[in-house]
Amino acid sequence: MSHQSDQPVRQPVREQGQQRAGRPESFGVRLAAAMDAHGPLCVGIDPSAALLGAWGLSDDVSGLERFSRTVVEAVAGSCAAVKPQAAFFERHGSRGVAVLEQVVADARAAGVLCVVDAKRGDIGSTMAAYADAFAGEGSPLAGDAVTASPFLGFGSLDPLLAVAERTGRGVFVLALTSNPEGASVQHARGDGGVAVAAAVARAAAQRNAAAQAAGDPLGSVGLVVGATTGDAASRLAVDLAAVHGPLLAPGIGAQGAGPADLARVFGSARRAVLASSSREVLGAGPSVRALQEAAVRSADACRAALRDAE
Ligand SMILES: O=C(O)c1cc(=O)[nH]c(=O)n1[C@@H]1O[C@H](COP(=O)(O)O)[C@@H](O)[C@H]1O
Repeated sequence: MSHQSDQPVRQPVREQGQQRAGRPESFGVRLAAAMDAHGPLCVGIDPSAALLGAWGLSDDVSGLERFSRTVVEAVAGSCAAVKPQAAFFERHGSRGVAVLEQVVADARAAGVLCVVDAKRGDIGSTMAAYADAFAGEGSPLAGDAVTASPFLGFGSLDPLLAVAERTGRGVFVLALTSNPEGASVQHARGDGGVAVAAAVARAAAQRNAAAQAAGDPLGSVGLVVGATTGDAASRLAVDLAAVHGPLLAPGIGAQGAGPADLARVFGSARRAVLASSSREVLGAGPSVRALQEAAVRSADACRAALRDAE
């Protein structure tokens, strides 16, 4: 594999960022290192009924477990992160959630970062409970990062952001989602004509200011910006480069976007992009080898598209 030689040059992580006293190494610092080592790809773990069937597995907890553990085994070492989508585990009830916990543990053991795609968002006191579940130290559902929805107000996420900072975890906040329906909310303009997505980006940038001042390569408060969103960020003045956090870009493959779209969507912020693909990579299974090759192909293509644009 030719990952390292093609990477944009970054300074070694230790020279860039200083670990804050008494704090674990931050998610942003760990993700930057993982992307340097393996390229900018996150493989989604979306064990839908359709994919379980395509792999010849039953649509039950044993099929779910076989599927998920196979993906982690196949792609750890070939991509920067995995992203289990909680809904596909929750649809199997408490035993499905136990499989999600196992995926989090497997990813940790395999040394691949795990973004739990839970998209939680609620009033502050309830958010504190979500924070315990998805970012609390020792919680079995806490991976390295979690996705969250800011549409109850960005400030409603504060309990989650506080716990995540304390435990060295990351939070990816929805900003410009990959689905066409998202525009009706995210493109709307509020006070002073500022688009909702632009306000979300500003709030994330504020939360990353200390990490930026400390010289960290990335802060730990990221955004979700779909690879399908075309020129929306520039049209809406969503300042992605100012966020100084990782930019999770779903929509590669099954939703119609390709690596070539990344440079157009992200412009000068492209070095912060963590491209995400689920069905396109997972469709290569159940062969471990074919899955690994698909992940490497996708990581190489995303890296080349982001690098060639520089
Ligand atoms: O947060 C996400 O990951 C996410 C945000 C978004 O805007 N769009 C989006 O598709 N996703 C998730 O990314 C995955 C996309 O799957 P594929 O279309 O199969 O690659 C699904 O798990 C979605 O829930």
